[in-house]
Amino acid sequence: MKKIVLLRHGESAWNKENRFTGWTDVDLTEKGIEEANKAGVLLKENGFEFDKAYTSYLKRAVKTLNCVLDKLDQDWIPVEKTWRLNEKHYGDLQGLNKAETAAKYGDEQVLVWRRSYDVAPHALAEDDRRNPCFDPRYREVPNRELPRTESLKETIERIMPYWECIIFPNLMTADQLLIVAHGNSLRAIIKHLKHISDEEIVKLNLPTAVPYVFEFDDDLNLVNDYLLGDPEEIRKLMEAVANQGKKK
Ligand SMILES: O=C(O)[C@H](O)COP(=O)(O)O
Repeated sequence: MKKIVLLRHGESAWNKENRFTGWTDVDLTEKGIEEANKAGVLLKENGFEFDKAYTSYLKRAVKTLNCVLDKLDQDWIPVEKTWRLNEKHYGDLQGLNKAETAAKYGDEQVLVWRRSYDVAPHALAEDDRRNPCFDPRYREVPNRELPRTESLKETIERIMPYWECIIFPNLMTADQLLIVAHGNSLRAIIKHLKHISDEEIVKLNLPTAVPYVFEFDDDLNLVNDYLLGDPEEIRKLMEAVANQGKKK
């Protein structure tokens, strides 16, 4: 059975402070490092051996991947980083506290910004210093492709060329691939893999550092998928992520 494991990074400083993060490059907290190490141990205990790994240009994902590979004693495997696996760009919400934003605009509006398929938050102004076009790490990306905000739909559109041309074809020769990315960039991939409808995808909340395993037959048809860990604990973690966007 061929496998792709999707892993959201461990807790970041802005997860802890409950702030919209998007393309802001914040670090892992101590707890986030622990979560990442725990995910690595869990993958090892379950016998995973990856052929290759993919991650974003954001340090919370890169550092999570490094912790996982360390625990697997697989630091040596090829790793490819791409801006296309970055988090959904959260536009001018970036930096704002999610519960305070819900208190100001209402839980419903925040749910639309966080989880809807095709509604994006307001864009950053073009001259905002946080516009990715000012960040040297994106200099190889044509300006017209760099977002100043994104809906999930737009996130899917920028991930899919990389998924279709690079990651998925690799599964023809590789047996196990690991992708360490972000809550919404992974929701984009999961929506595609499981053909989740635009309405249903609103309900999917990914907890930090819980491995999500996708199994494929030799013809690369998806045959099974499951989260690794205690189902009740995972259910509570998912619920807590959903509640981050509600007023206190
Ligand atoms: O960018 C963020 O704020 C997080 O990575 C995901 O946040 P969300 O769960 O509010 O979409």
